[in-house]
Amino acid sequence: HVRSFLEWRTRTRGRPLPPGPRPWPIIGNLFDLPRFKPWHKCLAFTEKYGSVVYLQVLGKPIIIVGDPDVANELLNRRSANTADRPRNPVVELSGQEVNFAVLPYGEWWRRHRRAFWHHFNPGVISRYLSIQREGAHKFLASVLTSPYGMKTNIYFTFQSVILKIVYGIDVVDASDSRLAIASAALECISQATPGHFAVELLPFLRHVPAWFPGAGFQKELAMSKIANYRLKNDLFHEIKVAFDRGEHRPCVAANMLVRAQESTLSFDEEEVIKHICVIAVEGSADTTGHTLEAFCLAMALYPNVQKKAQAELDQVVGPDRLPDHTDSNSLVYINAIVKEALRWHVVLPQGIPHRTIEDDELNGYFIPRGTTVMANVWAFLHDPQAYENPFDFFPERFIRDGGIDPNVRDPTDFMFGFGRRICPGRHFAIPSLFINIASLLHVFDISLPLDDNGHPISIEYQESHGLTRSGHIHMYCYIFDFLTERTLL
Ligand code: HEM
Repeated sequence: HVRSFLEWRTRTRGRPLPPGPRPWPIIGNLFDLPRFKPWHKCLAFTEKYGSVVYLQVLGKPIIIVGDPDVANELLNRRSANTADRPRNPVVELSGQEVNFAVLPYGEWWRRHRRAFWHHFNPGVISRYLSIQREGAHKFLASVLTSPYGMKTNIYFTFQSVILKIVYGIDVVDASDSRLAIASAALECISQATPGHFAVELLPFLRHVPAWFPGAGFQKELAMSKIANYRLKNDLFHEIKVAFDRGEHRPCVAANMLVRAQESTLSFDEEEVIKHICVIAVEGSADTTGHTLEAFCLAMALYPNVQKKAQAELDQVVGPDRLPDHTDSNSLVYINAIVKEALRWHVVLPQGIPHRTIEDDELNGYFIPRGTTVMANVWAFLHDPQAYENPFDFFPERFIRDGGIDPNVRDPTDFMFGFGRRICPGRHFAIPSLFINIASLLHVFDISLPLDDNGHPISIEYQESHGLTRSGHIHMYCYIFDFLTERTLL
């Protein structure tokens, strides 16, 4: 004890830890962070203690960053020291090591990141725009034939587009077994999100057999492992067999195989290729899907926004064709809607946690190595100082003199994360949202559902219904019952 006290004194050099709620012995602040919408509680902590709040859970340090400038300093400028991820036994137990978003900072992560960036940097995204556009057209057709299955339509669209880009797979309809493989893995991600299992706090629980009372989580994690394994191997196997037959499907996996063949394909190289494909599927479908769901809800709640967007589409695109990515510069209001949808419903309200590598100092406070860093992105994007009436859906806030106003806080500067770990799929996500939003509004009206007497049923936006672990929307299907075909001019 004396030794660790002296070591601590040497490391801190008298600098205090940041302020925060008083911890309990042993468990620390375990019960200070609720499972349901923790970002609200984090905002309350920021208001009470300041822009950096310190907590510890079972001896593990955590800081909550409640100010965009501090997030910028710590997570962008000092990214070399904050690009690690917290360790978590659930990652291995649920087979999520296939997803490089959870890998620790280091050479293995860097190899994945480099390979991924090669296929998703802004210079190459134009290759995928025609697939995104075709996907949007199929989306419209699916909405027309089954407006009652809107949620299914949305996820079918995003998943089939990414499966085409990554594996060259043409998904014909929702019964395609390859789609089921991707969906199962995505479902498991939301079920097995780290942060909700007792085994994370009490690692010995991993040795308790699944049949033991209270150890049902073992089964849940094992199912996730199988789903991730199938996504990683089954879809890759299909493309690899085709590739070995000399059939070259233009897709990310085949391009990577061609590049790897210039040398011979080692086990590690094959693993990286498989993982890049997995993360593209896992990282893209739900994030963009949830944003599109939120957008649809906003259109039902804010009919004037919808009308204004449609007027812009009528003027720029006209009645004889569908919108294209090349219309983007002229569709300022649609671009503002994309930004507002991302801001209004923040898909990852606290991003993905980072972790510090070395001891550091921030605003005079000591930040120990191994500290988990969580930025309250939701609070940055609902700050009334930056956005008047932040809970309203109001795309006009981003527009000035007929263009996007550079002086308004841009949600995309925060909601894709920070520094070396910033979302490398962001250049793909924005055009994907743009084309689907513009196409849907050009062709359909979205309105509130009607009751049996034909009166609109009033619905309120609630950012989460307490049913998912990461704050996503999983409701609203019923509001989509009332998509109607739009009569173009
Ligand atoms: C609206 C859409 C999206 C949102 C809001 C989003 C958000 C995020 C966030 C917050 C992170 C964590 C960044 C950090 O640690 O600071 C992340 C990581 C990541 N995202 Fe996205 N993302 C979106 C779409 C996509 C798409 C379309 C792809 C793939 C095509 C993708 C691939 C990834 C990958 C590979 C990582 C891991 C990066 C790393 O750990 O190095 N994302 N995303």
